[in-house]
Amino acid sequence: MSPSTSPSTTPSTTPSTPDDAGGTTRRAAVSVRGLCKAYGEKVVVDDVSLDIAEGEVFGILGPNGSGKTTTVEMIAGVRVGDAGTVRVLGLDPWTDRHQVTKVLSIQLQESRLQAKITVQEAFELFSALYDDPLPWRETAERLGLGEHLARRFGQLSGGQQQRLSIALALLARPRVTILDELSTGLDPRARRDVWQIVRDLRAAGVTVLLVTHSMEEAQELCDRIAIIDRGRVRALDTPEGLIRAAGEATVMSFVPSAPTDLEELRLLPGVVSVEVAEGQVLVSGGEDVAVPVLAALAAQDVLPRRLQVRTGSLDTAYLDLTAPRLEEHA
Ligand SMILES: Nc1ncnc2c1ncn2[C@@H]1O[C@H](COP(=O)(O)OP(=O)(O)OP(=O)(O)O)[C@@H](O)[C@H]1O
Repeated sequence: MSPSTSPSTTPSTTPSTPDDAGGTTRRAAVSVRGLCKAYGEKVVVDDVSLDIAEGEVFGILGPNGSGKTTTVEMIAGVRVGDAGTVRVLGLDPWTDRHQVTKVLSIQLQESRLQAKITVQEAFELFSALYDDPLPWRETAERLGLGEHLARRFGQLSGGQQQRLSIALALLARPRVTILDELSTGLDPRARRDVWQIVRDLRAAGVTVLLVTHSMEEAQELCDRIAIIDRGRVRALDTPEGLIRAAGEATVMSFVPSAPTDLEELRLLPGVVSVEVAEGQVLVSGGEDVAVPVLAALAAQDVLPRRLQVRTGSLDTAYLDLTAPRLEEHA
């Protein structure tokens, strides 16, 4: 496929991705096929394929050194792969780097700004690079940097440096943005603020590729998540799909007010297991398990005291998928 000459023209061969609503499909903003990268003998990205839909917030999760940053740097064209193809809105970032920078921005894990540059100078410098940048003062205020304009980059706290690098990535009004460890080093309020920025980007139709170590962040923000381990995609699904696949959707616990027919609970639709521990009944099952269990208890005239219902989290799915594999060590 020859690269398009304009960022707004996307070849008709651009792959599409399933739409959540089913039926129709959404065009892929980012399409990766068979991507590979090795440093010397060490393969760090190993046959990665992904399609990210326009307007999607797509998460990449994985342990340290699993190849996440290398993958997104190849998507941005900062690095060239050894094999495979990448298309960003139909453009090839390895050969069309200039056109790609007009539609894609990347906030890298480590900022590449010089320590002596002031915040205002950084905003002015980056604004001058783009044809139609966002008004930088507004962006600075929004990211809580308005009062630090005269400070040098090297004097900012880690969280402030992080916010500056996010702000600079957004100045270009990108259609696709890559945020690498978005909230690392941010305090809880600043983290909420940058999460809101991601939601605003999604609402504005921007495609967001989010590299993160935070399960909470991934679960909160992402439409779909790829879990990468040792350079390979181990799972790719919605957060709910990953949790379901890990078999831990919902756990109910309660202390029954009277003897309970546990066998009846075990036979209810969606119930996977019923256990008793220290006077507490633990029922695990699918995400809709709570309603039939409560109805059955009511029919047995049993009150579920100290009732707690926990929905499953991504942690289990992540740990299952990235656990050390004995056969690989062998
Ligand atoms: N320029 C380089 N030269 C040699 N090895 C490299 C280079 N860049 C990265 N690596 C190695 O490639 C592997 C993958 O690195 P990468 O930064 O992509 O991982 P990551 O999943 O983003 O990790 P983290 O979560 O720690 O940021 C690591 O083992 C890293 O040491």
